[in-house]
Amino acid sequence: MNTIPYYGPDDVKVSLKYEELVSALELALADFSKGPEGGVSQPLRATAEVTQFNGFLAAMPAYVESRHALACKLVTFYPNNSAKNMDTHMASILLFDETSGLPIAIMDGEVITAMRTAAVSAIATKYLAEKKEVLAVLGSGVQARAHIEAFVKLFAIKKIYIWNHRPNGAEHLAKHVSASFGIEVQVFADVESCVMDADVIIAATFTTEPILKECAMKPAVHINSVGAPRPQWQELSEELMNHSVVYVDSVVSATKESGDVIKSGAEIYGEIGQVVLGKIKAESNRRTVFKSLGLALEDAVAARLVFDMMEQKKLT
Ligand SMILES: NC(=O)c1ccc[n+]([C@@H]2O[C@H](COP(=O)([O-])OP(=O)(O)OC[C@H]3O[C@@H](n4cnc5c(N)ncnc54)[C@H](O)[C@@H]3O)[C@@H](O)[C@H]2O)c1
Ligand SMILES: O=C(O)[C@@H]1CCCCN1
Repeated sequence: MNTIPYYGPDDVKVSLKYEELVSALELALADFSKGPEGGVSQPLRATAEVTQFNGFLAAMPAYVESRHALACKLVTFYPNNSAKNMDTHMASILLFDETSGLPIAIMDGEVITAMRTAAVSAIATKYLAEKKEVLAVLGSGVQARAHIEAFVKLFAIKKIYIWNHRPNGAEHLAKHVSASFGIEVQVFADVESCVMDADVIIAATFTTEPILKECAMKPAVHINSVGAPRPQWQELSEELMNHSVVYVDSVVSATKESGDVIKSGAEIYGEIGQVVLGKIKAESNRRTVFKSLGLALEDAVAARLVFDMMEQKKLT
């Protein structure tokens, strides 16, 4: 039997650059939103519930023809792990050769999950946010950190405001941001004060009840909500959802998996890929929400980028 290479988190980190990831994902999301002629095959993820331990295992296969990316991510999601000081998401990705189905690499999926989710929020923000100078971040975990890193790299962010349900998490992230980027950072004790002056809001928490509700916000604020990936969970209030223009990564995923969409009954204006294609308008002068569930195609594209970069390295 042939052995296949394993690429760990450090290999992924050195291989992926946000600029390249954003360009590749933007095109892949557009392909996805073209429908069958876009060359993307992606079933809804299948999940095995582990009710006893409040966790689940999801299988996320996808094929993206334009990127020659055929892969399957296996990801576990155990919110209780945070109390044990363990990661709450753990993931591996198996990449295949599209012509024969031969497995060609196995790699860490945690860094890819963090970076591709932040990159997709950045794509939504690029199109849907009127201004991108003041960033409010709700949450201080893996996604919150990845989003700050991506947004600082990709946009001219001037101020970052952070709220977390455990204040020490917010303080810790603020110290990291200020030491790494030298940007003005402020920690807030309540969500309302944190978001009041923001141009862009990131909600990236494990909450099951709405944490961001109708309150004083800039009229054209853009909100990226990446949490609440279950049909019963909510991160945004029903009122907020119903009074915003709602974009999603996938209409199929959002209507099956997102409590924010299902419970509010809010109308979905369209997919971010349709915005990229110019098929629907980017309502950047109104309050917009990008509801992200996370798509297998994003993992496949990122895994292929890592593989190509590692192959290139072997030759130099
Ligand atoms: N859309 C996507 O593509 C995508 C991808 C990965 C993760 N996610 C989701 O994003 C969310 C954050 O993931 P992560 O990897 O950063 O997790 P994490 O465990 O690293 O961080 C979770 C954060 O949520 C906070 N939190 C926990 N319970 C809370 C509560 N009851 N109210 C408010 N905040 C609470 C924690 O303090 C922490 O800041 C999760 O819901 C996860 O499933 C989405
Ligand atoms: O897209 C993802 O990888 C994650 C898996 C866990 C639930 C939220 N979305």
